[in-house]
Amino acid sequence: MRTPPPVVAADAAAEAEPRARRAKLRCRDFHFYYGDFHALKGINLSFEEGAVTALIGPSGCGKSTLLRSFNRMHDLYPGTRYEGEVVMEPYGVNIVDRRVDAMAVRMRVGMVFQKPNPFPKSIYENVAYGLRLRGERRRAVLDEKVEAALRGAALWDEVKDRLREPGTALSGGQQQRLCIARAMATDPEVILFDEPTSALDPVATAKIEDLVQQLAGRVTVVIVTHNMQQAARVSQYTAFMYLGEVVEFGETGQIFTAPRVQRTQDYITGRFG
Ligand SMILES: Nc1ncnc2c1ncn2[C@@H]1O[C@H](COP(=O)(O)OP(=O)(O)OP(=O)(O)O)[C@@H](O)[C@H]1O
Repeated sequence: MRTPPPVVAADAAAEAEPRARRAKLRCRDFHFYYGDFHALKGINLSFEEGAVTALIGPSGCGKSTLLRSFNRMHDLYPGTRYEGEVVMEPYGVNIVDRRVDAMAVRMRVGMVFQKPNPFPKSIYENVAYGLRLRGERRRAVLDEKVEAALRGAALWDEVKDRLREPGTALSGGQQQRLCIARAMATDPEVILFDEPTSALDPVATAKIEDLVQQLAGRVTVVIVTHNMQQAARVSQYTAFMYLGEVVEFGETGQIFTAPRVQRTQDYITGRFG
């Protein structure tokens, strides 16, 4: 058990402990509906800034639905409805309020999908894409940012001499790292990973897991995974979901070694799922 923090004025606490836990996203009584289907039921959960949080749980429990709410992806499908709040700090803005521009949310919240999905463009243009969307035209700036993003995704050395080749010519693992570079090029504050390694072999998976860990501190990461070992390896916090609710949330070590709720215990020990 963590010792409770001393009672001090908020400013003094922030000064004394600059890396103190700060929430980047806070779900407050958050609900989501696909038409009449109530997929998320009163989620209350905070995601710590700069940390990696894993969402685990059996198929159909709502992990992807929650993740996709954070970049307003459901807006693209008719009949979907958000209720309650997902507040992004430090702005204090409820990003699931339809009056908030979804494109502005997506500029701050990047996403990497299960299957690598490079655009049918060159390696360079895949990474430059978001920068160009933002109106960046200066060649030197684009070159610099593309290189930095590819270096950050541990891909630069493998592609620096073939930047004009199509992104789709890369191996599956390289394509996924390209998608990470593309997501990171615009300096998002949050990055969402939806089962990013389920289509990859073990070597490519290890590289992606390394990258996810390296991103911690620079961005806030939320990762959906079916692989409990993966959640244990890469995340600091884990939320266990079941039937559209968060059953248990805590530090990853605690969730996997000393879960407080029987259903979490049953899931992580493989009794169902
Ligand atoms: N487009 C949709 N329309 C209607 N219901 C949907 C839609 N997408 C998902 N659902 C339902 O919402 C619930 C949550 O699905 P979701 O994909 O979020 O679960 P999940 O935990 O990510 O599952 P998995 O691990 O299999 O990806 C499920 O019951 C699913 O059938």
